[in-house]
Amino acid sequence: MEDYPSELIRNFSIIAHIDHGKSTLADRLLELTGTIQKKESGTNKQVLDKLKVERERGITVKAQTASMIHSFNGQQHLLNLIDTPGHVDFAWEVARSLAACEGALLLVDSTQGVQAQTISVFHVARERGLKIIPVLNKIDMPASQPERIAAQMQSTFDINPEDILHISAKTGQGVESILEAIVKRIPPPSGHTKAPLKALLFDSLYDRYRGVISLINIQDGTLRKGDKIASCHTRKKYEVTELGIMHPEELPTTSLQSGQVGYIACNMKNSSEAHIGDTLHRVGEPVEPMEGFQPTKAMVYAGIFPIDSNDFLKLEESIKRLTLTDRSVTVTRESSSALGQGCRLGFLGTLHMDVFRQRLEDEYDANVIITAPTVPYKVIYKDRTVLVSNPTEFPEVTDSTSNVKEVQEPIVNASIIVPDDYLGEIMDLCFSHRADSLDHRYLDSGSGSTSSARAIVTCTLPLSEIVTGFFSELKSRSSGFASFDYEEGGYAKSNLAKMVFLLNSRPIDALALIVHRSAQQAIGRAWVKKLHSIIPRQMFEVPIQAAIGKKIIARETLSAMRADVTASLYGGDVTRKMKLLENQKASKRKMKRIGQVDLPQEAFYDILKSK
Ligand SMILES: Nc1nc2c(ncn2[C@@H]2O[C@H](COP(=O)(O)OP(=O)(O)OP(=O)(O)O)[C@@H](O)[C@H]2O)c(=O)[nH]1
Repeated sequence: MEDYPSELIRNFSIIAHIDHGKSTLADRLLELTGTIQKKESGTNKQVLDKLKVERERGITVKAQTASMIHSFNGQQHLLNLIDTPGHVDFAWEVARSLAACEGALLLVDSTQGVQAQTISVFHVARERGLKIIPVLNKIDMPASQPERIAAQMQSTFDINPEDILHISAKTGQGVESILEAIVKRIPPPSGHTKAPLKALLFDSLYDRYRGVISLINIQDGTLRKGDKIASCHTRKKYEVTELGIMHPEELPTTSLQSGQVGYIACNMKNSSEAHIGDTLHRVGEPVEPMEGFQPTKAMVYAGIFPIDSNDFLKLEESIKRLTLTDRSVTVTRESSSALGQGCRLGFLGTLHMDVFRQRLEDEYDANVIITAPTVPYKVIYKDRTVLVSNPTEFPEVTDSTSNVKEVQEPIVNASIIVPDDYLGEIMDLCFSHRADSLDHRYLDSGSGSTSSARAIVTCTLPLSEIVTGFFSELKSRSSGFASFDYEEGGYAKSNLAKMVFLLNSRPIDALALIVHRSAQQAIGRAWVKKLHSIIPRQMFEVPIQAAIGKKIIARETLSAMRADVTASLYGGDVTRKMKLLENQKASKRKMKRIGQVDLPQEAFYDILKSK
């Protein structure tokens, strides 16, 4: 790697709205530079998207990095692509990947134009002072409107249309020009090879055999195998046992030097030792640590329980193993009288939660029940403030004797980009989700008969309103044309209460919810109806109620039935009769008894799976 001084290195990222073609472009770049073999036609699987769930959903969850070698003007350049995920939940991963780059390709689908995330990633990149190369993709498609979208990029980002590259990541058309632009327009990293070692740890992976593998960007100095290094954050010391570049798989090298991006293995046993944003230095040569990163903040919490309570330890073990590769998930134990022993997990967002659940099911074959997601609420008492992320711990604020001063909920600043035709629908949707400071402006004026003008709607929304179903409602009410992005907007006072559901007058803890008082009737009624349709009938009449404090908000009654399992048998076959009774007894054991009501664990699964 000593052949590549800083002047010949370029570190860049591809930033784009979801589905605008980032992974496809990354594959083309790797092929063009000979880093990977061109794939036989027909295989659609992308090289950089490694997780199974990423392939199934076609999204990038975990950022991947690859180095490639490109010859330009007779000189070999080392181009380091730092891939970034493309979903709102993972904004933090985008920011941390960008910290290791000097430039970014801003990729925009020329059939769709600027979308909500195009704007947010653009701002992150600009704030970090990155050189931005604008690229219009999918120009092979008949619906492509490059001139119009170029004008949109000019008005939205102040980008000169002449600087925009026009490509098709699918056919490869124009992709060469990107390699040239990377070398010409993006500045090389500005480190010193001879200076004391200073490396930024920007990502980590977990390898079953070698332990933690850290992805680093060497800002200054040179790192070799066998070097003794230390973390500025933990002060722990390590010896580098292996290092190299991602090409795109790990390729060991003898050294890594300033400006380069690669991986190291250094007998870190536990992935919690690899702090993203940490600065590594040589033992005995301390350096000023680089500005760290925001630690991840869980914004959506849910309880996860095994369907069969005997599987708890297995489930916990699976969760632990998964969090080794995704440390943005927080885990604590929790127990519920209805669902038994489980774990309470904190996620960055709802997609993150879905991805985690799917990985758990795919990779660990776990059958799990997930409780309704909750956001972290602030409960302000006279003498202290408590963050509550589990509805069962939420105080009775309706009780006049309670010493709760106020309750606050997290809010987000949302932006939605939508064609003019759907503006009214989207405004309605926002209002029905308690939007505030609603405003809109136009991004462009449309192009006559073929397409309408596009507006950007901005507002604040309570986070709890967007964790369930908001995104799919947005998509269906705009026929898929609206795009959505948000950033944290702090906390605001809110009129909230805990809703509990009673079965035969006994509360079911796992179903407790925190609701806004304006929606309590509607939510209470809907849930009670749903419980009524799912809970199996019992030998006696069972009231199903929704309550806030002592007040019953909604009620349904489950009528009684007689479950005589032997009724269909006439006459004397005693063994058959005994067997049926035995079966009944055995299946009873798997039931949960709540207020004398028998509930199979599966019923909870049905209740909670569709919100
Ligand atoms: N016709 C055409 N299709 C393209 C082009 N580039 C990408 N696509 C298709 O667009 C879809 C999305 O592309 P991806 O590369 O998966 O998009 P992405 O931006 O990586 O998506 P995330 O990883 O989820 O952020 C895929 O079906 C691609 O085959 C292009 O230039 N032309």
